[in-house]
Amino acid sequence: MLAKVFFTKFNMPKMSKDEPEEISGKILSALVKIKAPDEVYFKLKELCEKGRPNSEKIDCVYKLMDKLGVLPDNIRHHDKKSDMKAMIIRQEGNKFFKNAKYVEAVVAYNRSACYAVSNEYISIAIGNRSAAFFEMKMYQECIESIRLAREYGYPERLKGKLIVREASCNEELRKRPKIREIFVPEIMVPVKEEIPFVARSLVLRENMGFGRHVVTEEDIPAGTFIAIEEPYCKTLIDKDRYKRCATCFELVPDILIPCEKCPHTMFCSQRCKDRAFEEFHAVECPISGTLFRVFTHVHLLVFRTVIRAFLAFSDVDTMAQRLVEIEKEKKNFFSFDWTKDLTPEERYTPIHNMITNGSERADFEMFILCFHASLMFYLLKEYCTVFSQRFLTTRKGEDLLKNLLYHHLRISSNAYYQYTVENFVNRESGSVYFYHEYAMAYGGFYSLLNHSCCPNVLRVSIRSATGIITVKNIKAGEQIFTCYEPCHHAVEDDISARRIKLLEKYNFICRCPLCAHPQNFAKLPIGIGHLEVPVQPDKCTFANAKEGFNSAVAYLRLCSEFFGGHHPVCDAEEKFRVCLNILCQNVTLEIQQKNALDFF
Ligand SMILES: C[S@@+](CC[C@H](N)C(=O)[O-])C[C@H]1O[C@@H](n2cnc3c(N)ncnc32)[C@H](O)[C@@H]1O
Repeated sequence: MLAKVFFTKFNMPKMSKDEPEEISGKILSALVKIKAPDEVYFKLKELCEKGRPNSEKIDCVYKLMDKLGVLPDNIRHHDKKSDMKAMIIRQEGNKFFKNAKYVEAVVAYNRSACYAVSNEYISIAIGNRSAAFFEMKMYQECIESIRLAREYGYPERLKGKLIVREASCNEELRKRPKIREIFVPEIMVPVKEEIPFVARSLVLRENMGFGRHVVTEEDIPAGTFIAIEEPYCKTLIDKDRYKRCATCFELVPDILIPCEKCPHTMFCSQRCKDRAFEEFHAVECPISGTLFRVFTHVHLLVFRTVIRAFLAFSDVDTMAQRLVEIEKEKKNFFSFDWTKDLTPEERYTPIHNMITNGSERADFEMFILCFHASLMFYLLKEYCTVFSQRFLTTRKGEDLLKNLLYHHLRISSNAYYQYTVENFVNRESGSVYFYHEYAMAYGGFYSLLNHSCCPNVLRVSIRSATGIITVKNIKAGEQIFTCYEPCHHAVEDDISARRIKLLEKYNFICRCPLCAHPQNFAKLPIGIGHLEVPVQPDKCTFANAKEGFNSAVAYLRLCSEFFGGHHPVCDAEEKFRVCLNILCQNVTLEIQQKNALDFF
């Protein structure tokens, strides 16, 4: 009976509409179906009451899964490169090409290059990629692909095609009227001496109600970048892995080169490839495809963060000792001088000390944590020899890994998405924007910002970095608030729905103006959202990016003054965010293609 209650609570929230169908969900369903025994529940409860380490709880859950034989075979199966598979995928690409689905064709050709074993097959896939770019009128990208195809030894018998295509590209490029301007965000107020990527006026405070939080000591007007942070750890999302570099996340499908070992990872340069192998890929490479299949986006980030944590210390003993000290010292992002060459351990410290949500309970939530931790442990132990031979040769190393996986799973709600503008539709009552998520990240600074349903800053993704820009005029002494949920949640969810979500996911009760006084917001003037902005998402014009930005900001400040600075994200702010993304050219390949087509 207990087990039934225990397992029927299973209702894993999906982080995103595009979350891969994860195997762990299926394993859990299998456990529910066979009515997994009460003994795990009681065992976990007992371990909790005795204050036993999390590694023991993880062992307990793992033993159960092993005993019940619920681990699916495909967790043990890891994709390999094969010219045959590369050819089949290339043919899929050709079909897309014939049907004028060029973005899909580019992705398929990149996948084909990734699966290929021989240089000839890689070069043919990349040569085909150049044809897709040509049709997309992305001539520079076409030329880059032609260059790479040649580098991989494009077959002599086909070379004529490339020569003709390249000449046509050069011809078309000569006709181009002007180079497009891209807006480069920068912090427009004085910055901190020791943290040159954060505004000087921002300070860290701590109290009972808010925990740690960030306050400004000076007025900041709407439309000001107050921080541009490079995340500590980030992972690319499955659907973008054949479009973006796995290290820097640049959307450069025209210059991507495959990892020599696995068929799932691409890089924009040798430098990014070397960095990836140094920071995470040497460990992940043997199971990269499995990781995408088994885990959610957040879990992928947890997995990589733990790998990076281990690589930050010289050995298991030092690490175990330092982690205890790090937890005691409670250093955070503001404790460090970021102009110095910080050690990997120092860079990791603010991430390790991110807030933990929820309390220690022997309930379903804990079972889920143990379950994911044990899957991660199993993969690292069984298949990642680079990792296991260095760190998992003793019981101490294994337990440290289990405990750290558990710790990071518990703090994983600090993760956030990097996104790009995908599309927008005009509705009579306003515009609806769609964002395309391409990565998950942790940032030491961003993880100190609290939530409000009436946020005064928005997060903007700038390739691999995260920009934080004010969208309201903020007065000295006020706290900086971001919105953890999609910004329209204030409109779509009523107060009780918001309260449940925030409580379940982040363990706090929101007391922002909208939650505290919802009646004050019953009559938001609708028209304010429809002021015209100088940059329209559908046109994607950015002839003068700086000017575009300035007019968008002027418009935003008008809104902020009109509302008085404490209102939910309105359409105007959302439009501003879209403008900003377009000005920074943070748009999908589909929009870039459209833009290239509109160019003439
Ligand atoms: C990303 S962290 C923010 C920094 C956090 N306050 C700290 O001390 O590290 C998220 C956590 O902060 C707390 N929090 C966020 N917004 C809050 C709010 N408006 N009121 C109270 N607590 C909040 C919750 O515990 C939440 O899980």
